[in-house]
Amino acid sequence: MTTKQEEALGELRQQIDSIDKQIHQLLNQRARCAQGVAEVKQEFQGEEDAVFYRPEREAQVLRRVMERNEGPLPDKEVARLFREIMSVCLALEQPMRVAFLGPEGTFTHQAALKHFGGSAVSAPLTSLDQVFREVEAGAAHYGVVPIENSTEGMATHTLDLFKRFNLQICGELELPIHHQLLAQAGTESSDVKTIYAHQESFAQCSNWLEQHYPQAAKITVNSNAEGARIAAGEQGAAAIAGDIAADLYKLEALARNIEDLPDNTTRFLILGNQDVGVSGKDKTSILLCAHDKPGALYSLLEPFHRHGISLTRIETRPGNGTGWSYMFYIDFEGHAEEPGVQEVLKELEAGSVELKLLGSYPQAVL
Ligand SMILES: C=C(O[C@@H]1C=C(C(=O)O)C=C[C@H]1O)C(=O)O
Repeated sequence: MTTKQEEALGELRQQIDSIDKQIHQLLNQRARCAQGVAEVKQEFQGEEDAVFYRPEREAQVLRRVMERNEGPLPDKEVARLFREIMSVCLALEQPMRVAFLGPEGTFTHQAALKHFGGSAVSAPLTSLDQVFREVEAGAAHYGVVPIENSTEGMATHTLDLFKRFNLQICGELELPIHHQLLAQAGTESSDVKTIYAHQESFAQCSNWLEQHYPQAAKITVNSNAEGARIAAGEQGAAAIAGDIAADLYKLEALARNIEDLPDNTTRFLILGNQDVGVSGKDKTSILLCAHDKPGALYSLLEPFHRHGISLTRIETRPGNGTGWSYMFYIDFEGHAEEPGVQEVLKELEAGSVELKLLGSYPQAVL
C-alpha cells in the first residue's frame, strides 16, 4: 500500500470510528427510552397484563424509516437494520416467545425472524394446531403461520384453524420463497440419487426437477428442514430448502432459486391475543358464515362496494353443515376502529349467520 492510500484510508476510518461511537451512544439512549416505555406500560396496565409488543407502532417506525431514507443504503436494507434495533429494544422490555411449525430451518422460521428480528425466542412446535393452542393458552406470546402462497394458493388448514381457535391476527408479512438444492459439501450434481422435500416445495419446483433430475427418487418429508437434516447425513442425497436450513445443517447449494415461478412468495400471519391499534395502513380479516341461498355472496360483498372498501382476498370454504353452508374468509383494507369499516361490519353481522372478526393489523411493511 502506498503512503497516500494509507493516509486516505486512515482518515476515512477515523471518521467511521467516530460515527460508530455516536451510533453506539444513540443505540443505548434508544434502549433506555424503550426501558422507560416498558415501565410506563407496567405502571398503567399492571405487571401481569402489560402488552409490550406494539405492531402498529413498529410498522409506523419502519414506514417512516423507508420514507425518509435518502440512501445510499437501499430502503429495505435500512428498514432491516431498524427491524433488528427494535427487536433488541423490545427484548429489553420482554423477550418475545414466538411459536411456529418447526423444526428450526423452515421458511416459517425464516418468516418469524424477518418479522420479529433475531432477539425473539424461537418456539418450534410439531403441528399447526399446536401453534394455535400455545398462543391461545399464552404459552407463546405470538405465532407465525403461513396463509397463502402465490403458486399454490391458500393454506386451507390454517384457515380452518381460525374457526376452532379464538385468536387475533396481529400482523402479516410476505417472504419471497427461494428454494435451493442443498447437499453435503463436496457433493457433485451427478452424485444426487435421492431428493428430500416437503410436498409443497416439490410442487413449486416440479418443472425444474423434471428437467434436471428426472431419475432421482423424490421423497416427501414433513418439512424442508427435516429433509435438510436427512441430507446432511446421507451421501448422494439432496434436499430442497431455504438458506436458513443450509446454514443450520451446513449444506452447500448445488443449484439456487430452482422454483418454477421467480416471484414465488408466501404470506404469513402473526397470531396473538391482543387488539392492535390503528397504524394508518391496515388490513382486517374476517370469517363469515352464510346460508347457501341465491344472492348470498352478492349481499355479503355489496356493503364493501358501497363503503368504498377494497377487498384484498376472498376464499370460500365448506361450512360445518350445522346451520350454515359456506364459510368465507375475507381480507380487506382498513381497520375495525375506522367508521367505514365499522358500518360494513355492522351490516354484515345483521345479514349473515355468523361473523368472526379475526383482527385488524398493519399491512406488511417488509
Ligand atoms: C418502545 C416500544 O415498545 C416496543 C418496541 C418498539 C421500538 O423499539 O421502537 C416499538 C414498539 C414496541 O413493540 C413502544 O411501544 O413504543
